[in-house]
Amino acid sequence: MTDDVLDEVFAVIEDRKAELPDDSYTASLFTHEKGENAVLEKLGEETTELLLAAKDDDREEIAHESADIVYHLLVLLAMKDMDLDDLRDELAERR
Ligand SMILES: N=c1c2ncn([C@@H]3O[C@H](COP(=O)(O)OP(=O)(O)OP(=O)(O)O)[C@@H](O)[C@H]3O)c2ncn1[C@@H]1O[C@H](COP(=O)(O)O)[C@@H](O)[C@H]1O
Repeated sequence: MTDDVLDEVFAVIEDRKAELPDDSYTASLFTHEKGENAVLEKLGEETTELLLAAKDDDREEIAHESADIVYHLLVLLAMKDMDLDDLRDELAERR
């Protein structure tokens, strides 16, 4: 499997950021009254849930919570006018 799905999800996030449709969870993060704290709190919550899933050795839940974290991380990158290349570049520099 490639990381194409990351590009696809990130492209949807960028669309939601630009269009801000009413029925979009992603758009609600960009317009939240708490500002960026909304997504930061989500990242904290999802990370705690991932740790608990890991302690339980629950592989299905580990995958679920990891996906929640990656999605909210991508929203944070978009919020900061960053993108997946910033992440890829940072990882590549560490090889
Ligand atoms: N990948 C995601 C994604 N992951 C998580 N979430 C939302 O993030 C929220 C997580 O909050 P919670 O943990 O409270 O949700 P929960 O399900 O009660 O809790 P968990 O048991 O999942 O931890 C839920 O409302 C999920 O729907 C996501 N919402 C959207 N996406 C992607 O973004 C796209 C656009 O979505 P919209 O902006 O809603 O159109 C979608 O097609 C997806 O590809």
